[in-house]
Amino acid sequence: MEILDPQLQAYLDMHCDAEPEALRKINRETHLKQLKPNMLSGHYQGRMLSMLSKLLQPKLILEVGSFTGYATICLAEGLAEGGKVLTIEARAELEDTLRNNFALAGVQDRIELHIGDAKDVIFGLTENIYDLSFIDADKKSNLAYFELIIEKTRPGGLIIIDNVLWKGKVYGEANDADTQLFRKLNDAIAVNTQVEKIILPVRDGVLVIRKK
Ligand SMILES: C[S@@+](CC[C@H](N)C(=O)[O-])C[C@H]1O[C@@H](n2cnc3c(N)ncnc32)[C@H](O)[C@@H]1O
Repeated sequence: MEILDPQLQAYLDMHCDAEPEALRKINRETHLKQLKPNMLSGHYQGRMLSMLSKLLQPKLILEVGSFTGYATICLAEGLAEGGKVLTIEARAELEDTLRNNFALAGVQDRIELHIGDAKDVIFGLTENIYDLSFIDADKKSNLAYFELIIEKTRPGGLIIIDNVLWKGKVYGEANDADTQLFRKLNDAIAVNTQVEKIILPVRDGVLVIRKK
């Protein structure tokens, strides 16, 4: 999942803020109990999400793909007074874990969990002018999620999309279907004049998009 040299990553991990205690527990429990635990954002990417959220001080955050709530909690750290995170997860069996994890981090009152398919949920949301969104669910739908969400993002708001370097395959020789999808996404965003954009080589590649 990580494209950076492990020694560099270890150095970066040691020189950012420590992982908060509740997130450390969630990280460990996720690795003990869940299949594909590496789907969670983790320490370094989590601190980056927290930092971006704190810089923006959003009132309304949307997350597509909650998993065990790690990134949800990181994003909630930067919420403005009275703000909240709407997070969407397709797998109903994760609901108890998510609610327990939000309570463990003390953010349960600032998070609204929606269980269901993200596209259906997004269409049904009544509060829908987002300051910050994090797209991190079924990768084939990234462009569709971006197109849905950009319409509901305020000028100056951010959309962050995870895994866009796809283990480095997007700039290599690989030509499988998933790699092609990520190339199509990155190419479409690169020429989109509605937004400013930058890919950060954090973990598996994070695309930060700002609506003009
Ligand atoms: C990579 S994980 C999310 C990790 C989390 N954002 C974090 O950083 O800690 C992706 C999650 O998206 C969920 N998911 C996949 N397809 C979805 C869909 N169509 N609607 C909602 N959630 C979906 C998966 O069940 C999985 O839990």
